[in-house]
Amino acid sequence: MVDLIDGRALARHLSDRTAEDVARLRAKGVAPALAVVLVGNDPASQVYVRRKVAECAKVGIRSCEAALPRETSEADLVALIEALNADPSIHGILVQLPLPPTIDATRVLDRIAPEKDVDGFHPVNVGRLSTGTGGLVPCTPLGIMKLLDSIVGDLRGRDVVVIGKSNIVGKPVAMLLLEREATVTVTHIETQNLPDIARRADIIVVAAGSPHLVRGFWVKEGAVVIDVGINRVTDPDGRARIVGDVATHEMGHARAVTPVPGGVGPMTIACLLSNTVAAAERTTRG
Ligand SMILES: Nc1nc(=O)c2c([nH]1)NC[C@@H]1CN(c3ccc(C(=O)N[C@@H](CCC(=O)O)C(=O)O)cc3)C=[N+]21
Ligand SMILES: [Mg+2]
Repeated sequence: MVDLIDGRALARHLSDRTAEDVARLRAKGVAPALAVVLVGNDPASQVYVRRKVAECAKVGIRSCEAALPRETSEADLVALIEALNADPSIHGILVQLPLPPTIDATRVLDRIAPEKDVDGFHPVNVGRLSTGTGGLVPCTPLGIMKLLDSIVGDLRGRDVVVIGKSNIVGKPVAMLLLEREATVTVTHIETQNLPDIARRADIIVVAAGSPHLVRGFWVKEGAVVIDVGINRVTDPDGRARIVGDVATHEMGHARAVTPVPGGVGPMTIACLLSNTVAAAERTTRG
């Protein structure tokens, strides 16, 4: 039978270790702190930001939330980021995405000090990831690797198919998998014969944003399926719920599948906390 991976339990385990790291830093006089910047009032973003702030509190990370109106200018947002960059009591900066269309997200993210970029989106960190030379690693890909560590272990020579080529998930997770000497195929919207490609995989990582895209017949017997999708759907009875990118009920022949919710999502937040501590630790080493 397929193993449904408990991402919440693994995230709790990781956060317990983060809480210990926080306590150790605090004893040395460093109180790890994360600044979360939210522009506008997108309800989903508000929920995520609230969850991030709440999880910070649980492990003893100080967080400050800046909620800015949707009309905020790019210049004002950049000015806030520069102030947070210059504030030695702040170790991590996260600008919640998506930003309003009037603001150029790339230009904004490029202004975050790389050593405070706990999302790992700054070009310096992207470059470090692509050369395997350290830096802060994006939270969702990092969480996926920790899930794979617990399910699979050694990834050398494993055939991994990554579905989706986003800068937030697909590309960075492909880089991390390559560092571990997996054989990586990245597919995208123009990929031909995707079911045939997916069927070769020992591990499928899907971040496509398409409800139930990955069907049972796409998945080899005994494969591991990591579902990164967060899709809001409405049932015939009018009830809203979230589903992933995997037809989980068709995965009886897989070895393991991550559920949505309760899989990758909680790991993403746990990795945000551990990245914040890593950023704070770096300041103690000069
Ligand atoms: N600068 C930035 N960094 C991000 O990392 C970032 C972002 N912007 N914008 C939005 C996406 C999305 N994201 C999620 C984080 C946690 C869950 C999560 O905790 N999900 C839970 C609950 C899902 C639910 O009920 O909505 C679960 O899967 O179990 C989901 C999605 C981070 N993102
Ligand atoms: Mg999830």
